[in-house]
Amino acid sequence: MVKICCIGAGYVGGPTMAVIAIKCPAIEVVVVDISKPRIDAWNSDTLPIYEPGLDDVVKACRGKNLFFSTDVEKHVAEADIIFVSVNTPTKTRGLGAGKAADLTYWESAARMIADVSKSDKIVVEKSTVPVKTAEAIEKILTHNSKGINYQILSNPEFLAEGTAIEDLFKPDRVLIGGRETPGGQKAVQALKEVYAHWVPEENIITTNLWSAELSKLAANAFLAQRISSVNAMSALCEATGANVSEVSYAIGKDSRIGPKFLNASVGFGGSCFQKDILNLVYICECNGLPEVANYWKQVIKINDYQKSRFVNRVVSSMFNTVSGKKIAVLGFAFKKDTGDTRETPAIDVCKGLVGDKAQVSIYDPQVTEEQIQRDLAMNKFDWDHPMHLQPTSPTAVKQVSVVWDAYEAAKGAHGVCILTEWDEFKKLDYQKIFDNMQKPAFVFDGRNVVDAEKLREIGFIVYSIGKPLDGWLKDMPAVA
Ligand SMILES: NC(=O)c1ccc[n+]([C@@H]2O[C@H](COP(=O)([O-])OP(=O)(O)OC[C@H]3O[C@@H](n4cnc5c(N)ncnc54)[C@H](O)[C@@H]3O)[C@@H](O)[C@H]2O)c1
Ligand SMILES: O=c1ccn([C@@H]2O[C@H](COP(=O)(O)OP(=O)(O)O[C@H]3O[C@H](CO)[C@@H](O)[C@H](O)[C@H]3O)[C@@H](O)[C@H]2O)c(=O)[nH]1
Repeated sequence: MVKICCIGAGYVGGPTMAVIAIKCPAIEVVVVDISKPRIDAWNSDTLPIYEPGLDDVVKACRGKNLFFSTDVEKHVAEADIIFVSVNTPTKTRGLGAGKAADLTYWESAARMIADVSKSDKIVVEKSTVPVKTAEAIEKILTHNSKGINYQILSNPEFLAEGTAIEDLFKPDRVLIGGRETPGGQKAVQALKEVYAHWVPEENIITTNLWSAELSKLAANAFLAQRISSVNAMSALCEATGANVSEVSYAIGKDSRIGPKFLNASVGFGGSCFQKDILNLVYICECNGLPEVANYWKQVIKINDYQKSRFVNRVVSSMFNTVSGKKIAVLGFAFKKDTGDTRETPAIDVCKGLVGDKAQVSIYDPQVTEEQIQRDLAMNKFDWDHPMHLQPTSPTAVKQVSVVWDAYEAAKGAHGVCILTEWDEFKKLDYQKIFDNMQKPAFVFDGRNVVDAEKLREIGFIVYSIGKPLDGWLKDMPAVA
């Protein structure tokens, strides 16, 4: 029986391994992690992450050919194929701080593999890493090899949160990069055989190691760039009276452009886009390519601009101050159908509102008060370290309260900001919300989920990203 061990039981390690286990009943899959609470949660009825369809997959194979364990060394020693899916945060100190990937967790995983291995191993990079990481890992492993043969493969993950199970069941492509040596190609073939249990052969792409590593960063950079492009257009739409949804639809009909990833928003969030672009920028700089680095940096600048532009709209619409005013925030997760808040635009928007002395009342169907308070208190990039290394009880931000109901959040509020596109926000009783708010009552829709015309009929002043502005908003300065 082929044995797979995955180091790192996070958003990627957990779901990817669960899907391998369900699709390959003859393979034993063990997911290991240094975090005991995380492993305990994977072994319980309440999984550590919320992902539609994940519970069913885990329940179907856990205890049969899928296991979660903290006994990292034992399972690594026994495995034929080791996936490494540990954190690769942005460095906050030293060389490359604020941009470069911190490979501490990766390196310690590689050294541990070298320490405990007694048989040949295929080591698979599942984490997103800088180009040429495989070379560094190879060096660590071969310098400590004790005669063991290691083959390093790059197999980046393209799943998106909220649709992880769907994406893993039917991936657009699986990418495997390996050395162009007989040993390297044999390892590529072995991993290909795992995926071939359910992925059509034409969807499994094989490349050299560096192309696979770079393709992951490139894919995220291209996707994020589309969002920054449409968000840049949204500012111009507001200034000219064009409607960004109509512009997106019109350009998306061009088959060369395509319709996906053209939704204007308050900004992109999530654990990957910003981190991976910063990483790409750093690699460009290290390779003496400042123009290329600046090109990609602009994607992040526009994203930051979009978030602060939103806050400015809120403040300037309300007579240039939100001091002491209650602002309801609906949605805190970085997108719908996930409880993940990593790099969510809601953090920057809430910090901006709090900075202007607003009283912020937040409701999100999947995010706890504890998580929100941690996010608002945490330093930039700290979220991307294993849980036990994060600050445990950050000081709560007093101006922020978290409630479990949208109506409660909006009660007595001057304004409502919609920051995540949860479906339930489309179906709220906005008449009831209006009746219980201060007047004039404002809705700032950062995701274009509400029917602005209906809300205007109720009496709201509505701001929708990239849409023609209400008379009220036209008279207010757009950007402070
Ligand atoms: N989240 C996504 O949607 C996504 C998608 C594609 C790629 N990625 C990349 O995959 C990697 C993992 O991301 P994630 O979202 O799953 O992160 P995560 O923080 O959810 O999980 C990482 C896990 O690794 C564990 N860990 C760290 N060092 C360890 C060690 N030495 N031994 C054992 N366990 C260790 C941590 O405790 C943590 O549980 C990152 O490189 C990320 O950029 C993430
Ligand atoms: O038209 C759009 C599409 C997305 N977003 C926002 O962009 C962010 C990222 O969304 P999405 O890409 O759907 O989620 P992620 O889970 O971050 O997935 C991205 O990052 C992963 C980690 O690398 C990759 O594996 C995926 O392929 C890539 O889509 C979210 O805040 C979305 O709200 C928009 O604002 N407008």
